[in-house]
Amino acid sequence: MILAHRLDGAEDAPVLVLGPSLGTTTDLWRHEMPALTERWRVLRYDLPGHGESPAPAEPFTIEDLAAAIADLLDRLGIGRVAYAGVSIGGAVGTALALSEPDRVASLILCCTSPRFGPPEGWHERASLVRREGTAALTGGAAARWFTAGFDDSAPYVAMLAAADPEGYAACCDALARFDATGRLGEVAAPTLVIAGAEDGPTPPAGHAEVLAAGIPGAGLLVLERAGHLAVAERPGPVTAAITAHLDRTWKGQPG
Ligand SMILES: O=C(O)CC1=CCC(=O)O1
Repeated sequence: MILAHRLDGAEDAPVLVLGPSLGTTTDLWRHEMPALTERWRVLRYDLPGHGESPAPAEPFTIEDLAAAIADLLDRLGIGRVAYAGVSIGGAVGTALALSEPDRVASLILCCTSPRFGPPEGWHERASLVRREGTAALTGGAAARWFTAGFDDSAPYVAMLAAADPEGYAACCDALARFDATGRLGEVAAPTLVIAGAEDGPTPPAGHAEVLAAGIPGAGLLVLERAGHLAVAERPGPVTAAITAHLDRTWKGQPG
């Protein structure tokens, strides 16, 4: 599977991979980029059928997405990385940390989960989008992703509107199958879990709290006045938390 990617920052800087959420693109991280690229070579990727990535030719799992990231890193000649991901992008980070423990030196899981609720709901959403396109979801997206007062939802909803229906639906099917709950104790990377206190799709209780309790030594930061896309809604505190975690946990250059 080929995933489109963008690389920004100094070529000799250590690499930080940023993963997007369902329905969004590399641009989800735009507010964090100026600060993160000061010290990091930032690799952002698009999910299948999102942004610049081609629509998928066949079904895939979250573990397949993690393998695609590992292949991409191999092709680019990149060894150790830090990884931060939102929602499905966080699940990919968890899967990558499990499959490539020597590669993922530091992990940040934003508004994500080891299991995204009952599979039926995801399969129903996949069917809806295959039938009606992502237009069936755009009307409710701002309320699902942000707190009530947030007034800059339009660029993020536009990303969802532009997503390929099959790509979006295949990601839903992958989310339905994902369950890392029983393997959290195997995550070796030093991990920070960031949550939005008002996250509807993945409320801290039952999602971020499970991650933080299950991953050895993980820290948990719950941001007030933040919904599911806290990276868009509260970029200042998110950037500060990511930077502090990387400063604490990154040891040396990529190897
Ligand atoms: O759009 C949503 O429903 C929230 C979400 C769940 C997984 C993901 O990546 O986004």
